[in-house]
Amino acid sequence: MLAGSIDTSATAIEWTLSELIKNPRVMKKLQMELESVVGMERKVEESDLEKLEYLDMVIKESMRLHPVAPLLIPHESREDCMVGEFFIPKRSKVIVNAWAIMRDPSAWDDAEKFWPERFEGSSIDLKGHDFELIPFGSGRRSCPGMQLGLTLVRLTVSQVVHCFDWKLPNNMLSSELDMTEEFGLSMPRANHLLAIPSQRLHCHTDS
Ligand code: HEM
Repeated sequence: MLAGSIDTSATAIEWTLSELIKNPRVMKKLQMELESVVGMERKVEESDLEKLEYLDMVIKESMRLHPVAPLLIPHESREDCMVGEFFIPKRSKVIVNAWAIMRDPSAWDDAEKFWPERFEGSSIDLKGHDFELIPFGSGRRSCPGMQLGLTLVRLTVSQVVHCFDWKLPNNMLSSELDMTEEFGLSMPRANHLLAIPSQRLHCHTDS
């Protein structure tokens, strides 16, 4: 199992919030979706999530650029097989570089850019059917906690940006936010995100 299933969701949440703070246009657009679907008198609830299409695109795009498990989990081939032009003998340890696949310029236009709109009208989902987007792996040994993980990420991100506006400390510009990754079995931010909230919802946020 991947190091701490809650850590994986927390890391995905921190990356998504970092991308939103770094891209104020996307943050504003997501806040507008939340305003129109949920309103400003109550918090986002789990039952709202299926109506939040832009939120879904934002989280897909964040998981594409910042997979929590950049090399998935090592797999072993059960039989001899060919992958493209490569022969993989039986019982090889196979490591899939999902990070590189999800930034591959032959699969993605402007691959390095955080651009959730690339998923508009696209059928690419997170279930591992589309091999260019595999933050939860693919096939029989893909992540069994995907639904729980996705719900945690969707609900937390949407509540945090619906309830609060965010700015960086010391008048730092959003473009200056450091996005350095710590590359290993899991891929958290090298330095935790530090940001200052100000309340925007009309109701009490502790209700
Ligand atoms: C956003 C959150 C999460 C992400 C991005 C994530 C991602 C992944 C990835 C990439 C793998 C490896 C798949 C492969 O090698 O093909 C994996 C495996 C696994 N995950 Fe998750 N995960 C998340 C949350 C969770 C949660 C919440 C749980 C449990 C409640 C969980 C339980 C597991 C287990 C048990 C495996 C090993 C499956 C196996 O080897 O058959 N994950 N996860």
